[in-house]
Amino acid sequence: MKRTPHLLAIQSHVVFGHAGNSAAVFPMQRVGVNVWPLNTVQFSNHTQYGQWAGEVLAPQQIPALVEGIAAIGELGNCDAVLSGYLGSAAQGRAILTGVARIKAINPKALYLCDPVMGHAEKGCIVPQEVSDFLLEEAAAMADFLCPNQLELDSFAGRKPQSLFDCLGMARALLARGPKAVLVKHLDYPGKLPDGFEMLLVTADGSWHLRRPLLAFPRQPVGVGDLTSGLFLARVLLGDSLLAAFEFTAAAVHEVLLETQACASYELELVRAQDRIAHPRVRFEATPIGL
Ligand SMILES: Nc1ncnc2c1ncn2[C@@H]1O[C@H](COP(=O)(O)OP(=O)(O)O)[C@@H](O)[C@H]1O
Ligand SMILES: Cc1ncc(COP(=O)(O)O)c(C=O)c1O
Ligand SMILES: [Mg+2]
Repeated sequence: MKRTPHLLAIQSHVVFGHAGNSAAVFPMQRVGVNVWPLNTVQFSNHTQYGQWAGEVLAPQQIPALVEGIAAIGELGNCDAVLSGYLGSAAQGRAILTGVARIKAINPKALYLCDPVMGHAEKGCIVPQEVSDFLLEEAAAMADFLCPNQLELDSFAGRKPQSLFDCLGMARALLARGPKAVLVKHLDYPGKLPDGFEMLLVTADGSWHLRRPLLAFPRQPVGVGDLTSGLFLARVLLGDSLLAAFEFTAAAVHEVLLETQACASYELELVRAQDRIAHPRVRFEATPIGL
């Protein structure tokens, strides 16, 4: 019997609704991965509501919890680490310590870093020290890096002029260490207005994918976290990077279709669970070169 992969997911938790682990854990479980959620914050709700209650986890708790798992002899079963929103650079460094600890026991373990920097227009911006940490320290240790366009711009220090420019910017990130860069959301001059586009860049090739852009009165939150989580889950389940990319696009689109049909602001993950596991839509990524 094939072993079920185990994944340590270090990101935020919201009590109500879906962002961070609250957007990614259930879908990753639903596709067949054992998830170990380590919540960097516990907030009542995501920050786009403009108000929330809750607390940030003390950075020293991250290595302490990882050591707790080591102490019961289970850390070597960890096949991958996913990190998302960071409250501080100290929290980020604590995650890297945990990743190093896991890789020392299981050298095959993978690390996916979602370099969450927020959106100025969404009112969510991370401190400069977190951006610097993501670029200078986390990127070097990550096997997979999943920026959106704003995060890619921040890494490159400029905005792109074309799709090929985005490709070049993502390729430049590969040189910092990751095996693959998944750009979860492209935006560049000349992009068709009715599409939502993503890019996968690996040492073996690069692929571009377009899916329909759906209309929402308020943009749902947690889509990026869902995207990174499903991509890593499918890689752990044995998909090629390209197959995991295409699956992720389809499953996320299914969630958005269900969310739109319900006129819901929060992602309809429970209602969409069968569509996540078995997407009915399929999007084919096309190779793209410089
Ligand atoms: N097919 C789609 N149609 C409309 N909006 C989408 C679609 N896919 C993603 N979005 C929205 O686009 C925005 C950008 O997503 P992205 O940059 O990938 O992640 P993040 O959720 O980290 O902001 C999000 O607000 C998301 O809700
Ligand atoms: C607590 C929390 N975690 C994570 C996120 C990131 O969500 P997204 O995937 O939309 O970037 C947000 C966005 O507001 C948030 O409030
Ligand atoms: Mg995001």
